Amino acid sequence: MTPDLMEEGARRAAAKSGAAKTGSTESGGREAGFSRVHTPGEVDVAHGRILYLEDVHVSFDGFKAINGLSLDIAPGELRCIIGPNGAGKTTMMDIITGKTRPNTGKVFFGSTIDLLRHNEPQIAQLGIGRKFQKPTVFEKLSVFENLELALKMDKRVKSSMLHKLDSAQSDKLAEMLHTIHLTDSVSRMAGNLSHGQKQWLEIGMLLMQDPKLLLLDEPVAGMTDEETARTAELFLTLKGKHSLMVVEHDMSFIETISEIVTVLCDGSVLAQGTLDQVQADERVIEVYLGR
Ligand SMILES: Nc1ncnc2c1ncn2[C@@H]1O[C@H](COP(=O)(O)OP(=O)(O)OP(=O)(O)O)[C@@H](O)[C@H]1O
Repeated sequence: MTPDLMEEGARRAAAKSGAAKTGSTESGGREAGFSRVHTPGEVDVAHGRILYLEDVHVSFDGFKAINGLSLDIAPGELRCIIGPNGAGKTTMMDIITGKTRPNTGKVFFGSTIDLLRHNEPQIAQLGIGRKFQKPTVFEKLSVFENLELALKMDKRVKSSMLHKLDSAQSDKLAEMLHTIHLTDSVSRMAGNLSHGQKQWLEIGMLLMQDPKLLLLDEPVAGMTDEETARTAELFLTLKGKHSLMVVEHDMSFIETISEIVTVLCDGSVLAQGTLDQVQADERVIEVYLGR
């Protein structure tokens, strides 16, 4: 199929699906990223969603940690997730990445990949990356070696650990160093980086594997104000190229990066909208923001 035909097909699908979805989804019928064209071998996002959760339930010994959770994310979207401690944010990420299996519900990557049929390594391979709160880099290796290793660990890239990077890979690595503000630290041992730099390095390592969806758990916790501001810049440059789900408690950071904010509470979506909208929501003020 030619690119023209594919584009035409995507436009038709957009028109058809756009008519059907009149704000009935959790995302309020957003069209963000909808014009992106689906190409063979890619996650099918023709319906405007890269991630789709419907009525998901998880109980731990009878305690309902996730309780009827439904939400969807558009391709290229940067979604912020906030909510009080114990709201189910980590458990939601565990479900998406295959670490925790829900009791019931649907979890789809694009419109065709049922994530509940895949295990953790397969889900990573499909293009869902996850960044835990604590940075995990190879402390005794240099910044360059960490990124190089991440590239070589990408099973989609045909290269062995001993293989030298080709020019495209070298360019990619140089570009990544620039993106994560570590060009000047390329030879430094990762263990000697600041906390914020370690976080950027780990994000860079994930990005080397071209994730389609990146889940980030409290990425700016423990960062200085300057590092937080740089991280916000970084995320804004990633938006559009990747889909991002960011769990954070730092409201000024959320304010800088957010488009749509989802508030989780007691295992389901309490509110969703712009930061202004959710901040004005009485229920959100009650359970999370305080009076
Ligand atoms: N493996 C488990 N066994 C029992 N209970 C669990 C388990 N994992 C999570 N929970 C409980 O489920 C609820 C949701 O936890 P979760 O860690 O997902 O919340 P959270 O929103 O990420 O909180 P925080 O902001 O504190 O990280 C909590 O009450 C937690 O104690």
